[in-house]
Amino acid sequence: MRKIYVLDTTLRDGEQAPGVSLTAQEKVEIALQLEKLGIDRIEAGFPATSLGEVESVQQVAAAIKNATVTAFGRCHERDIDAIREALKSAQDPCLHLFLAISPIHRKYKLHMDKAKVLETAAAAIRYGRKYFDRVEFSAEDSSRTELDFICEVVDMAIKAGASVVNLPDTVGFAMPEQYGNIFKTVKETVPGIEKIQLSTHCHDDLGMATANTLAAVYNGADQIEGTINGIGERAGNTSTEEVALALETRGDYMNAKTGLVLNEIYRTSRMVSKYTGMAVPGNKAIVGANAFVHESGIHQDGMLKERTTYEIITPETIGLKESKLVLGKHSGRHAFKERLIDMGYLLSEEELGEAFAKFKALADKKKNVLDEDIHALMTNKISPSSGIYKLEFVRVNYDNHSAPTALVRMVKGDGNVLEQSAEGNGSVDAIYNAIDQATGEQVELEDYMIKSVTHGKDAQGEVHVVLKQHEETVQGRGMSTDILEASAKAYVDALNRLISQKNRRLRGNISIS
Ligand SMILES: CC(=O)SCCNC(=O)CCNC(=O)[C@H](O)C(C)(C)COP(=O)(O)OP(=O)(O)OC[C@H]1O[C@@H](n2cnc3c(N)ncnc32)[C@H](O)[C@@H]1OP(=O)(O)O
Ligand SMILES: CC(C)C(=O)C(=O)O
Ligand SMILES: [Mg+2]
Repeated sequence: MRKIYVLDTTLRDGEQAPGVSLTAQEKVEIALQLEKLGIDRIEAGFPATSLGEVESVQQVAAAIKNATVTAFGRCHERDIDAIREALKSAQDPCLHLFLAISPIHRKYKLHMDKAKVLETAAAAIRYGRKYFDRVEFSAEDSSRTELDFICEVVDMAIKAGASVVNLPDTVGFAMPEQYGNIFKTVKETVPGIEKIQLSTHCHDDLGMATANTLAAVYNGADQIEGTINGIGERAGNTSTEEVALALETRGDYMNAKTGLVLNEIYRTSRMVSKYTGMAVPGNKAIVGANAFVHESGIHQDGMLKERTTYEIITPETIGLKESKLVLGKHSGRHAFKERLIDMGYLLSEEELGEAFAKFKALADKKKNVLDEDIHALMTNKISPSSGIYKLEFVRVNYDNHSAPTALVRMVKGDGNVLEQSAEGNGSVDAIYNAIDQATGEQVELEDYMIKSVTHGKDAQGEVHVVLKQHEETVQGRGMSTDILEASAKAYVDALNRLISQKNRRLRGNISIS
């Protein structure tokens, strides 16, 4: 497998997204998270922008120990000097310079002919090499440039001392086949190409940033450039996470992979969204809120039978806990039945048919059908047993000379009645021992809290417990005017949640809500 290097430019091109401006502290926190994610090269900013930007890049450079830190600038000595200042404490610095090379940019923006472009870039790379071992040169707007001139530019950059040459699709204009062909041609024709790494940097103006990036990788690019959540100038950049997951999922096809720590992706995405103020669209690939949520009956049925029917990536891969099946208008009988079991309703086929018809009628009127709606639906007609166990009664024998004993009676979702008595070190302990013996569950009581939620002699007490079983931790709550009853209710509530979670795990981390 070919290793593909990742330069993440969330802190530079990502920050160019309209309305985004990161403080130095925010840049440092994001950079540290990018380092955890295994990014090879973190682009920290464009120091010539302002003194504040120099300061931010300096702080990122000082904080990062396990990645290269790059900073970006024009082919001007003053931009390079600002970058020198900004990267002076970086452990592994890289200078990143750019100059546009396309006919449009040459004529209208730079007022330079081809010779002047080559000369300006070469002089800047040489100047940069006096201070940096590694220089990346980006030939801005490559995808709208004559192919033979791209090759001349790459040749110039190699001779001037660049170690990475980037051929950006600056305005998201390229078609995958055309963009791939640029890399293929450069690889095949430029002498000394093996001395440098070729890089790809795409924008999403036509929604093809990831496709174009992959086309470049397929045709020999060694490095991809992207941003988290795909943020950036105009329609944004290639999403770093999309490329990493595409290569991971279709490694068979591409024979190339990044070294990213994939289960840090979700955390990184949410941190970037929080600090930039840019919400992640629900349908965004990989990190959108709906990326692992299944709504329609046929899909939910497939998921319950075998999740690979409708999931090509598991949520765990990117650091999420579980897939979700949401109940709504498009849900089918299988998912509805599973949710009922989770909630403790065991119905006959006839009852299920009746409940399902009501559920569909409700879903026609309501976007999402919540647990409360299902409870309400069930309590109307079919006698429910809320939760998996329902506490019927608790009796405690207590005197200050002998160990207290408790008798509990519970009804299971399937209607079975369980009755058990046990001793304990105190009244609550006796109740919990009786419940453990009745259910056969082996749990540890991690925490127990009691508080009064109303005033007076008949105050309502609320008990909060935390139970642990193996690596699973659950919380439960119970309220009553009697603290022993509240304690028993909280314990049963926590047990029901634990059993629900176990059921869910048995189905392969798919939760239905
Ligand atoms: C594709 C990209 O993402 S490019 C990066 C975009 N990022 C930024 O622009 C960072 C923020 N920018 C800024 O703060 C400012 O634009 C600065 C400080 C960089 C420059 O500001 P100013 O000196 O006022 O120039 P201004 O931005 O108005 O114009 C850009 C100038 O740089 C020139 N220029 C553009 N690219 C390059 C380059 N790669 N190398 C040399 N000169 C360049 C332009 O032709 C123009 O020159 P002119 O004044 O001779 O016409
Ligand atoms: C890498 C630089 C030049 C860039 O951001 C672009 O071309 O989009
Ligand atoms: Mg860009």
